[in-house]
Amino acid sequence: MAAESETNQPTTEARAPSDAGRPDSDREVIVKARGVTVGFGDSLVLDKLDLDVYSGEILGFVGGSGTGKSVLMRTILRLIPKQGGTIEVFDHDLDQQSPSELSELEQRWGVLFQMGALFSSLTVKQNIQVPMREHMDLSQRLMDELALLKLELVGLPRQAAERFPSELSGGMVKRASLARALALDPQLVFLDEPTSGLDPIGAGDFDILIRNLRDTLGLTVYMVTHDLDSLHTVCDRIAVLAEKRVLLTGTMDDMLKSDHPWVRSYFHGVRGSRLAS
Ligand SMILES: Nc1ncnc2c1ncn2[C@@H]1O[C@H](COP(=O)(O)OP(=O)(O)OP(=O)(O)O)[C@@H](O)[C@H]1O
Repeated sequence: MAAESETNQPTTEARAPSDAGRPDSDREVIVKARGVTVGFGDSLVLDKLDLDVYSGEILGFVGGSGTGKSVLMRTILRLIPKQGGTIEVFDHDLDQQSPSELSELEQRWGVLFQMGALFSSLTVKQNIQVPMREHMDLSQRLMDELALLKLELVGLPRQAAERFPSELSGGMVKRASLARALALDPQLVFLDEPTSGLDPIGAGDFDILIRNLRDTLGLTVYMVTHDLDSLHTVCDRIAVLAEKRVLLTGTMDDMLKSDHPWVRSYFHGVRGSRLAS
């Protein structure tokens, strides 16, 4: 396995999105879920869930294990059917789009799945080029140049381009997956537990990378995470999934003030206690 230190990402100070201080009602909503209901067989996982994701923010999505965080993300991505409700992305109701309109919308978002989900038989460069081949008609030379640009963006060296996923460290796999998620210059990225499996230094570096990309590219980031450090250092807002819906949204301060038992035990538990101090 290669070492995480093979990455070469720059670091900058956090910068809040330009409209972070504005009242929520004035902010541009990029993802709008209303009354979303999803279940499997007889059991409902999400019941009339509402959620807004604002332009330019990093939203951290938390909840107990098995509460439906991944199910919601997959439902927004149309990988799981819903039984009720509406989901609008970029002001478009996803249920009302033709296949070609959906394809156009899909090009405006990128996804980093929990385990990276790179194709093991393809090199990193070829993995990054998968969405380009699917949605664009570019010469191989241009795709090669673009792939190297994406690698640079996520702090991977050029040599990583020709490697297979099995030849990368865990942190490099995450970065390569992020490079693929950024292949089509999306405005919105979905990250499913991006720092899981990374050591604290690698996780901290990845958090900084996400924040830098948001700042430089103006991305909107929807991040499912269990990582309290990520929530504390990079997320502008946190949404808590409990009781089959979004129970609470707000800043870390709002979380620390909440009286809800799960929120209290999560943010004031042994791991969270230092956040409150
Ligand atoms: N395709 C599926 N078929 C049946 N049940 C499913 C399916 N996908 C998810 N579930 C169930 O939905 C519930 C929520 O799962 P989900 O993976 O969204 O949880 P999560 O909040 O992301 O958990 P974790 O934090 O552990 O990753 C679980 O009970 C899971 O077993």
